[in-house]
Amino acid sequence: MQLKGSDEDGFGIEIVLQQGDRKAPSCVHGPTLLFEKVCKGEEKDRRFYACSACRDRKECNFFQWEDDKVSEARLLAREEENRSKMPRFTHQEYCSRFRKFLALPLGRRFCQDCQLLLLPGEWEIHASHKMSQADDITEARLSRPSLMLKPLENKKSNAQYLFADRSCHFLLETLAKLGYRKVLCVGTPRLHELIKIRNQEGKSDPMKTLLLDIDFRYAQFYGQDEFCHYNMFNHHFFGGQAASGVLRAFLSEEDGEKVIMVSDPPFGGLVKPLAHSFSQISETWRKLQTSEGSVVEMPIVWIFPYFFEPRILECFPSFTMLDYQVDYDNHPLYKHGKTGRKQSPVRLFTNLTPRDIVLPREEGYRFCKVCQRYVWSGNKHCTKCNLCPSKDGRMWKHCSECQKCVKPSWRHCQSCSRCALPDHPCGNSPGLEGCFNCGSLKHKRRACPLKDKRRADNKSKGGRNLPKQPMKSNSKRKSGAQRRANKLKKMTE
Ligand SMILES: C[S@@+](CC[C@H](N)C(=O)[O-])C[C@H]1O[C@@H](n2cnc3c(N)ncnc32)[C@H](O)[C@@H]1O
Ligand SMILES: [Zn+2]
Ligand SMILES: [Zn+2]
Ligand SMILES: [Zn+2]
Ligand SMILES: [Zn+2]
Ligand SMILES: [Zn+2]
Ligand SMILES: [Zn+2]
Repeated sequence: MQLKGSDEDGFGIEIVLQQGDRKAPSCVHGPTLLFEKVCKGEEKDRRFYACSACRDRKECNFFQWEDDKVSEARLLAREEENRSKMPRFTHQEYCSRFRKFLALPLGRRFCQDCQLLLLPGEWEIHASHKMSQADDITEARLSRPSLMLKPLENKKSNAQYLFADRSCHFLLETLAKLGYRKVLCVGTPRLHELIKIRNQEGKSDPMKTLLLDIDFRYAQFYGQDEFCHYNMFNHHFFGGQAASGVLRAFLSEEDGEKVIMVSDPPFGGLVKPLAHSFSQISETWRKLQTSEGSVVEMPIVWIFPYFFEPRILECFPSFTMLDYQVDYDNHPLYKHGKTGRKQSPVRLFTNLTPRDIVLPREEGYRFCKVCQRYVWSGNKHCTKCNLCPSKDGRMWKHCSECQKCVKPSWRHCQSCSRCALPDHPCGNSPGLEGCFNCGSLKHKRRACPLKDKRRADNKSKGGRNLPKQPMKSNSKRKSGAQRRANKLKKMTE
């Protein structure tokens, strides 16, 4: 059976989630994903495999048409290439290096260029590199790798935006108050690190934490039961079954300790594959449940920008988006600047009961009795819509013609019969960019009456008219990521 995603980025690339039988080829980031290229008005509807983790082909250029026959020689070459790109040490090796590192009597060095804790025998080869010196590398420093490692923020796919202290503390305290004693940190290294520090302080009940992240630099600091090298877009454990076993052991609640997952994926990421991976984690958790409890879903907090709400809810209908604005230290658009608080577009999506998550009054949140959840103070309850409507943190206003609340900057346009920005391209009906299949402006591709015919035609032609490499699709994939980035910029429109 195939689960088919809707237009993931609206730019003519659809993602096809595969289940079961067919095995996708692998790049260095594990099994690739199957995409479908759809060009406006053209007869191209051919599927291809591309990297699950990297949205930029400069970072991973894996490409293969679904119907390509790949020779044995090419498969071997690919395997060899994947092997050659693996990290220089195994996790086990990193662990034994770390023990040696901690025992060094004098002179601890961290190579900033190679992002590596060095053992004395290696100092010479790194002599010309930029180095942190002994005094800097205290135990306290080593317990905060997220401060030591350079955030991978230039890379679109990694986009390592780290929680500001107050958001990280808020998350941790909220989970602790709700009684969670195990936190599965998926792409949240700073939360993982804060939990460990809190445990060391010994002031409160200890919490267990397991970090799953694609950034293998963290393997230098954490044991094999604390960190797994993991790709959240294809649920791939680089450490194989031993590593997925670590997750299983963590998820079992035999000891009565409640587990919750918190994930903060890169914002350029595709929702469908993420949801698919999170469902697999949740399913693993469910199977490990011993008591026939009433809770059927694993508790999850998914941190993502507010404008992904429809897509996330499409995948997880039981989720609610909370008003809490997540702050980052190194986000290009959101920092605590000198000019005061800018609003962050990033929110919590969760299947926890919204009223249980108490948002801090001192940061400007209040409780709405009607909605039974904490909301941003500027989010005024609308009696006509019967909800607190604001998504972006501004005060929305009710439009009686549209019969719903809209952004404050929007005006009702008579010719479009809807609210829009005052300088909108007037006359275009909402959402009708047209059909990628036949070019008609009357419907979307999904509803195209010619869709199946085109595909059948394509197959019978054996795809002869297709380009060797999806040049357009590549630029479109880029523009998809670009568009998501632009959305972040546009949040104050
Ligand atoms: C937006 S940052 C979130 C960091 C979080 N705010 C924190 O402070 O702990 C995204 C995180 O996901 C990780 N990441 C990026 N791509 C990933 C992938 N394909 N699989 C797993 N982790 C990934 C990054 O290394 C990074 O730690
Ligand atoms: Zn890849
Ligand atoms: Zn170096
Ligand atoms: Zn309300
Ligand atoms: Zn309203
Ligand atoms: Zn209106
Ligand atoms: Zn108009």
